[in-house]
Amino acid sequence: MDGRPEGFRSGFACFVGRPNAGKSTLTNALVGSKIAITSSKPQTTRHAIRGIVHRPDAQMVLIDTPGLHKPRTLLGERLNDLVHETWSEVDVIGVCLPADQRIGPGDTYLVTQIAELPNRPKLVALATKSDLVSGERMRDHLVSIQALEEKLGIRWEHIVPVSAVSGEQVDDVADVLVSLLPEGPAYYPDGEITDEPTETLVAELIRECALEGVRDELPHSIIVTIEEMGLREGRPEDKPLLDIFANLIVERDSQKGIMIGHKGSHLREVGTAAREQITRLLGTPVHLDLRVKVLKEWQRDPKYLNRLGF
Ligand SMILES: Nc1nc2c(ncn2[C@@H]2O[C@H](COP(=O)(O)OP(=O)(O)OP(=O)(O)O)[C@@H](O)[C@H]2O)c(=O)[nH]1
Repeated sequence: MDGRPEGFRSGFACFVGRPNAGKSTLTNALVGSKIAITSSKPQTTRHAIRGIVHRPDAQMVLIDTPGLHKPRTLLGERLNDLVHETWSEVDVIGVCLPADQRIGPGDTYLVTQIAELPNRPKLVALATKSDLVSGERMRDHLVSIQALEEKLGIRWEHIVPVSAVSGEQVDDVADVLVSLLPEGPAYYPDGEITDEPTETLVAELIRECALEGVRDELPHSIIVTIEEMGLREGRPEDKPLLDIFANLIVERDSQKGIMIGHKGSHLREVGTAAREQITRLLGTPVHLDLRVKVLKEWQRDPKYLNRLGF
């Protein structure tokens, strides 16, 4: 019907792992474009951002899930529900276990949670950041990963060392994941990299920039909303300008102070960095109007969570 070759595979995959395990970087390496947002700060991935791997023999949709944490607030609980939901919907989960870190309680907690899913997807262990360790350390790491099977009552379909930074074995990861997808038609047209609305990507980029260089307690307390976004009218066709009005929402006045910085210095830096990145992502010059707002205790308030889409 659609001319796809015999045995074409299609399906959904996601990566899980502790914060900073390299999930977003690997997604980008596989998809070949900066769609999922990476940051040196943990826990920046809030929305299920998809990248699509197009191959002659398969189409694989990658879903980026937020990190799983001990739920302390309503937002935390909602995020965890979202994670479980996503896990149950994919065909295969790549569990990222960074080779430069020992396997710890955080990793085993995560895998145990997956093991308890009623509809458990196939599992692949990925020993990420292979460029950072010696061969000897990698061997030990692979042995520890193997040992999780018995310890946690799971089964790895494959265990693959990979470096998203050097590119080593990225293709093998794609091969292995694709081999575990069911046969089926392509769900998305060729060339489509993400179906995430542009506004969400823009909000994620701004959020990433806002978190750069601020303190550790802030990540959970910042939300970015896009109030308005559109091409400015009356511009010459070869000189478009995209107007973006966005709010940085924090929980407390003290956090607003941190966000704005001394005489507005931090907010200015955030604005400049975000503008450059959005321009690069969308290929259009951007005018960015950023405001910091305080929404007290929004993390605990269902009304705001609904409004913000959680
Ligand atoms: N050397 C090296 N660094 C890597 C590799 N993959 C990721 N990193 C770095 O590790 C850090 C975290 O990578 P991310 O891809 O953002 O990790 P993540 O798992 O998506 O993190 P969260 O969104 O916090 O859950 C970044 O500074 C990356 O540059 C790799 O293969 N090699």
